[in-house]
Amino acid sequence: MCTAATYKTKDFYFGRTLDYEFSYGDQIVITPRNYAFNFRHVGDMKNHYAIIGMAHVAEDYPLYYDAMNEKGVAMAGLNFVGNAVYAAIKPDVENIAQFEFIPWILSQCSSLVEVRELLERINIVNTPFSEQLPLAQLHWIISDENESITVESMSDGLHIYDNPVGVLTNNPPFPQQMFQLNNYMYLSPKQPRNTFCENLALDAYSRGMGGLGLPGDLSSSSRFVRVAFTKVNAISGESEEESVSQFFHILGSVDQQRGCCEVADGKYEITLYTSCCNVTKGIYYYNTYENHQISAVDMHVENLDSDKMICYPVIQGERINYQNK
Ligand SMILES: C[C@H](CCC(=O)NCCS(=O)(=O)O)[C@H]1CC[C@H]2[C@@H]3[C@H](O)C[C@@H]4C[C@H](O)CC[C@]4(C)[C@H]3C[C@H](O)[C@]12C
Repeated sequence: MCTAATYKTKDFYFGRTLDYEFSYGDQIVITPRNYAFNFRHVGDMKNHYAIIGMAHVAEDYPLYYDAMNEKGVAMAGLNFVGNAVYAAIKPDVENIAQFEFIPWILSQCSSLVEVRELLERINIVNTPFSEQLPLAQLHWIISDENESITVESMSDGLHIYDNPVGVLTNNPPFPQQMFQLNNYMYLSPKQPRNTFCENLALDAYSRGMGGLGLPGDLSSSSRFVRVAFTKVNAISGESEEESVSQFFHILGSVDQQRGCCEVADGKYEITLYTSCCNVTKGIYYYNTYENHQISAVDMHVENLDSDKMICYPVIQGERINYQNK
């Protein structure tokens, strides 16, 4: 399972948890402006906006899971197993392989307005990256500081939904996820009043009772409601430290601990990493299951006019700050 969310203070933040039972081998990857993308069906793109995100690198190609560009657009792919269906190649449209979708959008769009224009001509096709790395069944959240959308390629075509809550998890399809929020509209961060029966002396005997009923399990639909409730009510200061810290707390509401979600005999899904992009400033923050310290890579420190990918390893291993030795 995975969860993505957006958050706005002075700057705009976007990130995700990546939950799985194993890692494909990830790195923080910067694709500078002059790295040539060779799109399988639409040809070469020799220069483009610079991109930074988490990716698996294969054959000198950045297979991004989540990323942002230097213009303030960010996107993430999340599992959509059993529902994602990619199309066959068609004439007169832009045929983009599923694994090319993040580079295709982030290399040329500086806003969601431009993303929507590009999506009018796109056909997301079922060309796998390689035999070893077959198609991933995903759906996507794409955001800038003004709005978010969800993109789902299904058997009945490509769906583009406004995403007014700015969160995404996995199944079921997005309209059903949004609809179920109706069931929780009574939830509140405030203490509840007794509307049950005025003749009964009911008591708000504990803090937090306004959120009673918020689902606590790890299913995708429960995580959707929980992260939406947390995100829309989250309050923080505007500084970078306060905003980043708060962002990790928002996604912390759907963190997966080893042992609680068994996916096969003795195999457990865990939150492998959590990312937080400062989309305004081009800084990619992350922490991992094994390393709670927040690490960061700032794209603007690099030579963004280069033609070679720049990769940073994911830092693992807890770093405990002893105070007395
Ligand atoms: C497994 C990841 C999604 C995690 C997730 O959503 N888990 C939920 C589990 S469940 O549904 O709720 O059961 C996805 C997100 C991005 C994916 C990767 C990216 O799409 C990039 C390439 C794409 C290639 O086609 C396959 C390898 C791959 C390197 C993908 C491997 C894997 O499918 C990733 C890492």
